[in-house]
Amino acid sequence: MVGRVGPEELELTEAARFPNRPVMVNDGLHWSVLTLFSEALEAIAAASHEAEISGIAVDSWAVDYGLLRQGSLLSVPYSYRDSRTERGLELVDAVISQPELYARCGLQRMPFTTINQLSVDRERGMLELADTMLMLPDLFNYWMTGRQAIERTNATTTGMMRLDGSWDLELLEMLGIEPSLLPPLIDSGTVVGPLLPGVREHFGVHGDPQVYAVGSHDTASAVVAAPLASGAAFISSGTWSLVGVETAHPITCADAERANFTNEGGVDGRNRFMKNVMGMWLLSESKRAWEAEGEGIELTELLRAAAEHDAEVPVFDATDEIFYAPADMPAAIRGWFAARGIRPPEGKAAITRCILESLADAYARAIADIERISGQRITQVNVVGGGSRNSLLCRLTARRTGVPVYAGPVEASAIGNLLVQARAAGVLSGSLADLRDLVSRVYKPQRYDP
Ligand SMILES: C[C@H](O)[C@H](O)[C@@H](O)C(=O)CO
Repeated sequence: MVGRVGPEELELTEAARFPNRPVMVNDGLHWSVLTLFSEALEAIAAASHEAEISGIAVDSWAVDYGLLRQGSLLSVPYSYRDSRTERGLELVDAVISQPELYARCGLQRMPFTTINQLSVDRERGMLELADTMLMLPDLFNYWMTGRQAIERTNATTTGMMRLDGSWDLELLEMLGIEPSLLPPLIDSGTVVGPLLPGVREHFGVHGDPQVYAVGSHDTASAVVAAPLASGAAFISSGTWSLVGVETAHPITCADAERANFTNEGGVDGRNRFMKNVMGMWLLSESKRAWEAEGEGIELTELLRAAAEHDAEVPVFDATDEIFYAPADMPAAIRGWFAARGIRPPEGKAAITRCILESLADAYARAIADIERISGQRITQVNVVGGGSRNSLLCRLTARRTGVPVYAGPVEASAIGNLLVQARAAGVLSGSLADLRDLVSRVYKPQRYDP
C-alpha cells in the first residue's frame, strides 16, 4: 500500500495485491518468502516512479521466522499451520509447565508460538547450523537494509520474551536455544536504515527511501489504527479474529491463563490483552473445500445466502483447535457437532450462517471474559481489518455482545504501519490517541446497534 500522510491527510492507494499461498512439500508447509519480497519490492519500485517515496515499513502475521547463517537464509520458513508445532508443544511442555511459562511471558497456549517451532528446529539439528533468527518482517528489513534486528511487538509473540520486555535467557537455556541466535531488539519508530544500493538497483527503486520499524506484528499495527474510545474492545478481523483490549500492563492472573488470553506488546509500550479466535479462516477454508469439490461460490454470494438464511443454526466453539488446520473445514464443523450429538447445519448458506453466528458468539464470550478478568466494562466494540466489511458479522456481533459495533477502517494494519512511519519521520507528532484522532477524522466507522 502507498500512503500519503500529513497532519490532516491519510490517503491510501493499493499498489499491488498478491496471493500468499503456503506451499506443502515433503518436509511440511512453507511460505514463499522470496516471492512475497519481490512482489512487494516491485510494487514499491513502480510507486517510486509515480511519487517520491520517503519511507518503507513491513508488518506481517506473527510468530514465523527465518534461520540464517552468515547472512544466508538456511531454509524456507515454515508456516505456523504446519503440524510440526504439535511436537513443539510436547518439547516445551517437557521442560516447563504452562502456568510457569505463562507467568514468564504471558502468552496464550497455542501450537504456533515461536518457541515451540524453534524447539522442533533444535531437535532436528537446525539450530546448530544457524547463527541468527529473524521474524519475517525483520527478514525483509534485513534483505532491504543489511541490518539484523527484531522489532519488539513481534518479538512479544515468540514466547521468549519476559513481561519486562527483555529476552528470557534462563528459559532459552532451559530449552537449549542459543541466546546469540537473537539479534538486538528495536522499538517501533526506529529508522532501520536506507535501502541497500543493490536492492534499489535490482528492483529499480527511485529516490532514497528509509526503512522504518513499525508495529511489525500486523495486529499491533491494526490496533494503532483502531479509533478506540475508553471502554472500547477491539476485534482485529482477518484470517484470525483477535478480540481484546489495550492495557497499560500485562494481565497474567490465573483466570487469564485459564481463559487462555494472551499478552502481546503494542506500539508505545502498550499491552494487547487478547484472545485468538479462528476468524475468516473458517470461511475461506470452507470456500476452498467447496471449490475443491467443484462447487466454487463467490464470497458475496455466500454472505447474501447466509444473510437470507433465517432458520435457527447451532453454534460451535470458534476457538476450538480442531479448526486450526483441518483438511476439510465443512467436515470439521460437522464433526464438531456430531461429537456432541447436535444436528449440524446442512448446505452452504446454513454453514456460512453458522460460522458467522459462531464467530459472534466467540467474540461475545471473549468480551465477557475480558470484563470479568480486567474489571473493565466494555461499552463498544471497534472491528477493524478486512472482516469489518462483513456487515452481517458486524450485526451479529452487536446483537450477541449487546454493545454498539463500530466497523472500520478496513486496511487497519497498513494505516497503523503508515502512521508510525510518518511520526518517526517527523511528519506527524503526538500520542497514539492523536494518531487515532486522525484516523477517526478521515475514516468514519460504520455503526451497528445491538
Ligand atoms: C499466529 C497469528 O498469525 C497471530 O496470532 C495473529 O495475531 C496474527 O498475526 C494475525 O495476522
